[in-house]
Amino acid sequence: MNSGEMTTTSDLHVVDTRPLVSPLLLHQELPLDLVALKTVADTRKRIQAILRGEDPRLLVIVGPCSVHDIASARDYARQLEPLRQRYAAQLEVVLRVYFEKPRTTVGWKGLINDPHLDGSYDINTGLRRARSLLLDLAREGMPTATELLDPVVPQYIADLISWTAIGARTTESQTHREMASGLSMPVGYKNGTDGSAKIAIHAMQAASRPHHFLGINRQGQASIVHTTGNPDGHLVLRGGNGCTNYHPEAVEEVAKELVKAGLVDRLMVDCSHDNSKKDFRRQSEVLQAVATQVRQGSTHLMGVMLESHLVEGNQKLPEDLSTLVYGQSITDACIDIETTATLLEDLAAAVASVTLSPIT
Ligand SMILES: O=C[C@H](O)[C@H](O)COP(=O)(O)O
Ligand SMILES: C=C(OP(=O)(O)O)C(=O)O
Repeated sequence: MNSGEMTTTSDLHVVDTRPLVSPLLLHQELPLDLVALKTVADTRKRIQAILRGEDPRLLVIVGPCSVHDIASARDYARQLEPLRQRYAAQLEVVLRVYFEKPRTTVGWKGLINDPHLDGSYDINTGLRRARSLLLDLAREGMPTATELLDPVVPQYIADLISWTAIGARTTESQTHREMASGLSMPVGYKNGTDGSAKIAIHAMQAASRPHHFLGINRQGQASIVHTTGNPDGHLVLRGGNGCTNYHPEAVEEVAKELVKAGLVDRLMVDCSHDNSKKDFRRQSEVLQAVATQVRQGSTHLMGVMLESHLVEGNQKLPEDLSTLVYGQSITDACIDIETTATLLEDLAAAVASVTLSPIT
């Protein structure tokens, strides 16, 4: 455009804005009750104890790569519940309920962003469905974990979440570190997509401090947010740049870096992503390697992450939604619930072998 020319609408890159439901309204429609509060508060405390080495069990974040239909997420939770109970003496099993997907380039960005899977971006419905599912799960005693991506979203759902991830694509972002500094649950910071643990270490340092930044309040008004800092951060090793970082040498090396940075040298291994070289079947290999380290008495491992759904593999999001395979991921490929049950048994046995807690 030459100077002096008028700006026309075709020069503008925001074409529309629509009203957003306020956090307060959603909280009033779907209030946190005492039963749900107890699920969340107790689980957060147990995870803190695991992180601090006061509880010898392992934290397991397990569930679909993303939730795209509420019915199959509920079904998955129903099938996970008996496993959660069976291994409770060895494992703190928390359901992975991911509503926001960070994309390498473009793609479906999750249930909050596009709940009807059709490009209608009905974000108000997405937020409502997300809160409603989390509330039902918490009422049933099933604790949940998520990745928080859009810094506005915590106001709508964070009170129902027991553990949060900051993803590999956002761990280096100041905005996300500020957001994490105000979260009231333990937070796992993924290493970067290039495999760098440094950025996650920096994130843990930054997010443990107070911050002052722009956000929204419960009424949905633009606000200046002041936070205390979140002391319950830890590293999540997910591999990167085609390389894995779950083997004992990698864990040892990063544990030393954590100590040097004055941080707790306890970390989680994500069995998926680059650690599985993006082959869902390899999650079993990674988990077995973690179990071996546990049996050998490693004190650095505090948890694992598994991408798991009712049906193994994944599917492309089809144009005709009626052809979707029920219970199969539309983002990263997952192991199925049967394989998941076997892996949880193996991991629990490894923990039992060092803690002498029998599996009942
Ligand atoms: O776990 C999810 C994906 O690995 C992440 O969201 C990136 O997905 P994409 O590379 O398919 O965009
Ligand atoms: C996006 C995810 O992981 P990462 O940030 O490690 O790619 C995920 O766990 O869904």
